[in-house]
Formats: sequence, structure tokens, C-alpha cells
Amino acid sequence: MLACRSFAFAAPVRQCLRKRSAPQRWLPALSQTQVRSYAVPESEKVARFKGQKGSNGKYTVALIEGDGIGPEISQSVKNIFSAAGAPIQWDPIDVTPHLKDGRTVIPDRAIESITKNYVALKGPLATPIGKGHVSLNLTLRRTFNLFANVRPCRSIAGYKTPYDNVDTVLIRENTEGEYSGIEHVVVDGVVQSIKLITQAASERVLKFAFQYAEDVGRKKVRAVHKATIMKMSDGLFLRCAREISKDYPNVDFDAELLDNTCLKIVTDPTPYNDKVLVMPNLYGDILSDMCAGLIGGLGLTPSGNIGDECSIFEAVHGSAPDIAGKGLANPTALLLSSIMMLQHMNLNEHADKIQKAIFDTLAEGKVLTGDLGGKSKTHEYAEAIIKRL
Ligand SMILES: NC(=O)C1=CN([C@@H]2O[C@H](COP(=O)(O)OP(=O)(O)OC[C@H]3O[C@@H](n4cnc5c(N)ncnc54)[C@H](O)[C@@H]3O)[C@@H](O)[C@H]2O)C=CC1
Ligand SMILES: O=C(O)CCC(=O)C(=O)O
Ligand SMILES: [Mg+2]
Repeated sequence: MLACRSFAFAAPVRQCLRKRSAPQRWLPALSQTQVRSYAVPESEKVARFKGQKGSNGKYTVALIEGDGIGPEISQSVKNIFSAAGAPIQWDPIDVTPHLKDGRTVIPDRAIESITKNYVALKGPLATPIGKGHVSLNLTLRRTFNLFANVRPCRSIAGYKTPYDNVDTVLIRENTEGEYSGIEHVVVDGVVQSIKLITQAASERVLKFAFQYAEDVGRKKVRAVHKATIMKMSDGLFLRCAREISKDYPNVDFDAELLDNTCLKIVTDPTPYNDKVLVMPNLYGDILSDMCAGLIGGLGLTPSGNIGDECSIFEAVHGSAPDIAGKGLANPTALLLSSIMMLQHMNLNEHADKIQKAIFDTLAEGKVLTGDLGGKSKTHEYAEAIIKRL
């Protein structure tokens, strides 16, 4: 099983984060080369990706295909990576849970693969409602201490929505908060669910958010909270944010109440383009789906679950049971997550090449899946991307 994991950056990582002067690849790349990058900061790659190239010149990445539309969209990623000559070999793993000592656990083989390979790409995993096993998505995040969930959301050139220039970055605390899973019946008809907020977990995600803002050249970190109501829990998160902000004099800081953030983003998202939003778990879950709605839906938004020792990349969306098995799914969100993964592994040339083919295909607008108003099947869209490589 996993070794004990630190709740803060280890000292050498901390030094590495402070010393770096970031090559600001994320935003400048947009205007200079039209290659749109979803990179996590350079410091994260240096500090976190420790994978070894195999004797065949390839890196092994654990692959969880997932449920519902998972296998269809994973197939698109595999086909496109293979056509692009990306130096990745997949290690397919099964995370079907079983009971051990009364607890839901993921198979050891899956844990070993992710631990050994440092990175995984994950399709969506369905969670039963109200009963059954705990969310495997949350279990993976907690098992590997993937404390920061980075969820960027950018308008797609050529795809018209009510908003033209959305470019939000949301960082969600990923291990505790409202999703701590501590619930019990007090007496019949009375249930209590505990929102756990700790200083350690708050500080590590806040440090990550400030470092991220500095690395990608965003002006401000904004903490999104509801400390007016949850005075102690969100109050602690906010207090930690104010303290951590003092270590980052080059990044401005402010805070906003969650309900006000929702109102403002859907009214005009552009003022959020120079900010990094950081927040407790549940707020990040909800706001990230809301942001996806601004740019054309969940078929388009990627994410990275980042930890000190390994990272798992996945789309923001779920298993989409309403369209599963019909070839209707848009694989772009998982594809962009795989681009984030390549950038995290410092395989930027491959990331740029695939990313350009994706955005060019979308911009041309001839081969699109149904969610974007097109008529093409998942595999036809993937083939159109492959033709452009
Ligand atoms: N990280 C993960 O693995 C996540 C898993 N889930 C799980 O997924 C299951 C379904 O949840 P829902 O609430 O239905 O959310 P969902 O995200 O699966 O679907 C919401 C809506 O978006 C559409 N959609 C999602 N991804 C799409 C894509 N790639 N292309 C085109 N349309 C897409 C769906 O068809 C549906 O209409 C649940 O069991 C839930 O627990 C939900 C969110 C995240
Ligand atoms: O684990 C789940 O069932 C849902 C997770 C989720 O909504 C998310 O990761 O955004
Ligand atoms: Mg969600």
C-alpha cells in the first residue's frame, strides 16, 4: 500500500517552487503560436513527474477507461495518441472496488500501477446515488492525496456561445470539505453530514493556487467561500488564504462569496480571465460544471488532479449514461485532459501537435459531435483529428 504522504510540499519541492522563474508558457503560447495550452505550471512538472522512459522509448501511463461513455472516449484518445506517435504506452487498470475489512477498497494492482507510473488518465466513474459504494473518483483522489483539482475552461475558437472569451481557471480542494464522506444518522429522520476543513489541506491547495497563478502569469488569486454562514470551516479556509497570500507579493489576493461569484460569472465571465479561483471541494465541483456551460458544455472541459507523488487527469464530466454506448460522446474533454497530462510530463511537442489538430478540427466546424450541434459520431470526430496530425 501507499507510503505516508505529506500534507505540504516537501522542503526540496518548496525550494524548487520558490527559485523558479516561470517561462510563462501558458498564456503567451495562445497569441504567439495559436497553440492553446492547458499546461500545469513548469514547477509542477519538475517537482512531480518522475516517470522513467522505458527501453522502447515510451512512458507508461495507467489508464482507467471508466464507465458509461468512458470506453468510447478513451478509445479516441488511444487512437489519436497512436497516430500522433506520442511516446505513451497504456497500462489498463481496473478500479472495480471490493470490500476489505468492511471498507470499500480499490484493487492493489491499480494502486501499484498509479504509484509506479506517477500519472494516470481516467475516464468517468459512475457513483450509485444514495446507497452502494463510495465514489471511486473521490476514493482515488484521497488514496493518492491528489489535493489540487485544476479545472481550466476556455472558449473554443469557432464555436459560438453567448460568451466569446471565457478563460477561467478554477482550483478545487480535492480531499476533504463537504466531500469528506463523514455522515451518520443521529436519530431516525435526522442525518448529519460533516464538512471537514483542516488548516493543512487548506494551506497546501492555497499554496498551489498562488504558485500556479505566479507561474502562468495570472494577476490575482480569488478565494471563493461562504464564511458568512460557515464561519468556522470556510472561515479557516479564508484565514489560511489571507496568510498564504503574504508569501506571494507578486500575486494579488481577494475573496468573494460563492453566490455572488455564480451571479457574476454568468453575467460576464471576462473579469475572471486574469484570476485563479480557489475554493473548497463542493463549490469547485458545482462551479466547474457551471463554467463548462459557458463554453459549450461538459464535452469540452479538462482537469488534472495533482498530488505530491502522482497525478490523475480526467474530464470534468461524468459517465453520461443518457448517451453511453451510442457513439455520441464528445471526447474533447478527455483529450484535453490527456494534453494537460503530456504537458505535466514535459512532452510539450507531442501535446502541441495533438492540441493543434483538436482545435483546428473544432474551428473548422465540419466534423462535430451532437453536443456541439454536429452530426458526427465519436469515432468520426477522432478520425478527423487524426487526419490533421
Ligand atoms: N469525475 C467523474 O468521474 C465524474 C463522475 N460522475 C458520475 O457520472 C454519472 C452521471 O452523472 P451526471 O450527473 O449525468 O453527469 P454527466 O457529466 O455524466 O452528464 C451530464 C450531461 O452532460 C452530458 N455529457 C457529459 N459528458 C459528455 C461528453 N463527453 N459528450 C457529450 N455530452 C456529455 C451528458 O450526456 C448529460 O446530459 C454519475 O454516476 C456521477 O456520479 C459525475 C461527474 C464526474
Ligand atoms: O464522484 C462522483 O460521483 C462525482 C464527482 C464529480 O462530480 C466531479 O469530480 O466533478
Ligand atoms: Mg462534478
